[in-house]
Amino acid sequence: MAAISEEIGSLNLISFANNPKSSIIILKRLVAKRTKYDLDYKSPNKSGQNFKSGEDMIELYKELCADYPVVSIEDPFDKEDWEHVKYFSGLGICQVVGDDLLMSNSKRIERAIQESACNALLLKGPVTEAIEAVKLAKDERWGVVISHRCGETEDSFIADLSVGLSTGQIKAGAPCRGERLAKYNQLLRIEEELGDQAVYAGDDWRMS
Ligand SMILES: C=C(OP(=O)(O)O)C(=O)O
Repeated sequence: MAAISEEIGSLNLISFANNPKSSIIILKRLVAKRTKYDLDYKSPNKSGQNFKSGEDMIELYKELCADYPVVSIEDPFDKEDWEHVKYFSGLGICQVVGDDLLMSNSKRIERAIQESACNALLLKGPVTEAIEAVKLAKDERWGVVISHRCGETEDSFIADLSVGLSTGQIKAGAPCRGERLAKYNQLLRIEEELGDQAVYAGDDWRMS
């Protein structure tokens, strides 16, 4: 990502928001009942040397955030690994988004609030529950990222919902397929309709 940003001359303009789930497999309670994270799971000849502990993952995320403009990480740990997500979130290095951790579920959100386990909600699920979840998150001054789902269609409703609920952040994937572009195009249409009332969040992207 950094190489591409540099190539198009926009390294200083782009920040990264990562979802490590696609590159890490979580091996639950494999060794001494501790969760392990396999960074090598795509390799056919893996030796097991790249099984990382939660502490190793914290160091890795710290390095990545120091070396690259990473501003947000989603589910940096297994959804039941509260210990490490709490510790990492407490470092205040970047936005820590809860997806599997929270499941847009009010009980899990309340636990995460009490334990300061993350500072942003990935919003999915039925609209009524989503509205409740956004209220809970915003009361805590958390960021809110509205998200697409697996098997998305060209329905662009989440673009309208993100503006309506003022989530400030949307995750609709890289703009490479119709069902993804549909959301970004709808945001552009909304901006056009709002005219002067549309505000570019800029550096306030988390809290706008
Ligand atoms: C596609 C996603 O979610 P889900 O698998 O819950 O639909 C996602 O979080 O990017």
